[in-house]
Amino acid sequence: MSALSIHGLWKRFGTKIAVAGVDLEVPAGSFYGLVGPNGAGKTTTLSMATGLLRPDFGSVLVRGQDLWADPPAVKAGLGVLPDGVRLFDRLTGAQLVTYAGLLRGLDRDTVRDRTADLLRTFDLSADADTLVVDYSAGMTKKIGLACALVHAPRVLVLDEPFEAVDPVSAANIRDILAAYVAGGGTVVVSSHVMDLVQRMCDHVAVIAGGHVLAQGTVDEVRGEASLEDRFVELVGGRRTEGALAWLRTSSD
Ligand SMILES: Nc1ncnc2c1ncn2[C@@H]1O[C@H](COP(=O)(O)OP(=O)(O)OP(=O)(O)O)[C@@H](O)[C@H]1O
Repeated sequence: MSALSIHGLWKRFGTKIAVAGVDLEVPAGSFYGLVGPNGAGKTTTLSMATGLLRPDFGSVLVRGQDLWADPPAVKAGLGVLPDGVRLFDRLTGAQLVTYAGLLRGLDRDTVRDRTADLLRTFDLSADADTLVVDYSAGMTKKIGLACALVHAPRVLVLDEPFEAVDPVSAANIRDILAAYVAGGGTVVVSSHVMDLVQRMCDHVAVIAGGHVLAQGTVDEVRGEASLEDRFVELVGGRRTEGALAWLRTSSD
C-alpha cells in the first residue's frame, strides 16, 4: 500500500493555476524527495496532501484512507512541518511541543518525556523556556519538526526541513529521519538542495509549473547524470547569459 497517493490534484488561486493535475505515489517506507524551482507548486501540493488546503479537484489517500473525506481522522496519522505557517510563537519551545502533544491526545506523562527527549535531540534544551518568537530561523524549524514528531506519526511530510538549519543540526535531523524510515515510517520532504535529496532520499519527484515532470526512484529519475544536472535539464531555465550587464564593474 502507498503511504501517500495523490490523484489529479488541482489548485487555482484567482487566475494562477498553482497545481495542474498532480499525481504522486509515495511507497510506504520510502524517503521521498519533492524538488522543483521556486513557485513550482510544491508547498501548495503538500498543503493539499496534509489537510491544510482544500484541493479544487483530486484525491489524497493517506495509507489508503481518503484524507478529504474525514480530515481530522486521517491527519491523526500524519506529522507535518508546514512552510511559512505561523506557529503559536508566544509560547516557549517546551510549551509549544507540549501543546502539540496534548492536542494529539497524548497523556501528560508521555508528553513530558517526549518533549524533553525531542528538545535534547534537537539541541534546544537550553532554550526550552525561550519564547519561540525569539528563536532563530533554524531553531524555529527544529521546534516545528519536534511538534511534527511528538505523536510518533506513521507518515511525515516536511516542507523544506533543512532551510536555515546549521550543518550539525541538519546531520542530526538526517540521522533521525533515516532511523525513522528504517523503523517503517515514511518521509516526504521538499528541498532545493539536490545533493542532499540524492544522498538522503530513495524516491524523488520533480515538479515545475504545477506539473510532475518525472517521478520514481532517485536512480530512475537521474539516470546516468547527477540529480542536479537532471533537474536543470528537466526544468530548463539557465538564462544568465547577457543578463544584468549593468552589474559588471568592467563596464565602467
Ligand atoms: N495563497 C496564494 N495566493 C495566490 N497565489 C498563490 C498562493 N499560494 C501559492 N500561490 C502561487 O502558486 C504558485 C505555486 O506556489 P508554491 O508556494 O506552491 O510553490 P513552491 O514550489 O513551494 O515554491 P518555493 O520553492 O519558492 O517555495 C506560485 O506561483 C505562487 O505565487
